[in-house]
Amino acid sequence: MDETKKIRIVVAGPRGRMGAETIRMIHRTPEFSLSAAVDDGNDSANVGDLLGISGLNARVYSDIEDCLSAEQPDVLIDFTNPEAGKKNLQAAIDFGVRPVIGTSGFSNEEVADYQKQMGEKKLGGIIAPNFAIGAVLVMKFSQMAAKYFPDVEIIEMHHDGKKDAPSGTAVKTAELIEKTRKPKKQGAPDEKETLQGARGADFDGMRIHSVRLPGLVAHQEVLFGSKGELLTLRHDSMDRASFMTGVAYSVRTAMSLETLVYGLENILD
Ligand SMILES: NC(=O)c1ccc[n+]([C@@H]2O[C@H](COP(=O)([O-])OP(=O)(O)OC[C@H]3O[C@@H](n4cnc5c(N)ncnc54)[C@H](O)[C@@H]3O)[C@@H](O)[C@H]2O)c1
Ligand SMILES: O=C(O)C1=N[C@H](C(=O)O)CCC1
Repeated sequence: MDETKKIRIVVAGPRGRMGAETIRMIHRTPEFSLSAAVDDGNDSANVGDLLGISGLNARVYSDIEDCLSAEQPDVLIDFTNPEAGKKNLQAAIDFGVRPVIGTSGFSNEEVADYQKQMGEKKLGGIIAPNFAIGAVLVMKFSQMAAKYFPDVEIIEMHHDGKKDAPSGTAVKTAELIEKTRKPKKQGAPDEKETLQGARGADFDGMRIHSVRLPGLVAHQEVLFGSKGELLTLRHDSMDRASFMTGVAYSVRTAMSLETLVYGLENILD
């Protein structure tokens, strides 16, 4: 493909589980080109050498502003941590680069602030707590089910390297459920925890439980209980490849957006 027509992408967090998977996806996608990567070290290294990908030549920068000003990419993909992700997203806005953010841990207030800034600049981008299509469908089905089943508990299960809890996916699922569920404080009115945390986190009266275990990747169950019946919606990401369709779709879509979208469900047909 003509190099000048490719979408030029910078990836922040190249040595991480998601960053490395994303770079491999970019490398095998003809319409994408990796301009550079931003790491918290390894300045001036070659990304291909860092990840053991032969034929991949792109520079590593340790400073996001240096990177965006020198490379002027179309898109910044971020899979780092909340602190670095916020810094990188702000730099992308300042340099007019479309952000595609997978990093979890952004508050609704922060998202609203970025949406305001990007709306003013007519800059497109996406923040998605989960790029797996199946996970997004579980969120949408949960929103539908909550209209009829106001008693809900969410169990999210992730690998034990995950730093944030609850997961961004669980929070987004609860936010979507909140739109259709009649407000309700669940469980017995006089229930008591004899071990703190036993009932999980409280989100608008529904409970979120976080499991962290080696062997897991990313999994979520949404349980709806009613008289004599239980509805369970479950999604499993067994491999980080599960996120790549959504990441690639977000990159392509960001090119024609003029605002920041929060959640993949808002751009899926
Ligand atoms: N949206 C999704 O579908 C999705 C899927 C998986 C993970 N995530 C989220 O993505 C984030 C990363 O997950 P992971 O499993 O890849 O984590 P990870 O710990 O494997 O990788 C994070 C990487 O970021 C790097 N880093 C830290 N500070 C940096 C900085 N200032 N600049 C550049 N790089 C920096 C670290 O060195 C590390 O290599 C987490 O917030 C996670 O919740 C989202
Ligand atoms: O591995 C992680 O970390 C994941 N985090 C996302 C979240 O916080 O929802 C979802 C996918 C995997």
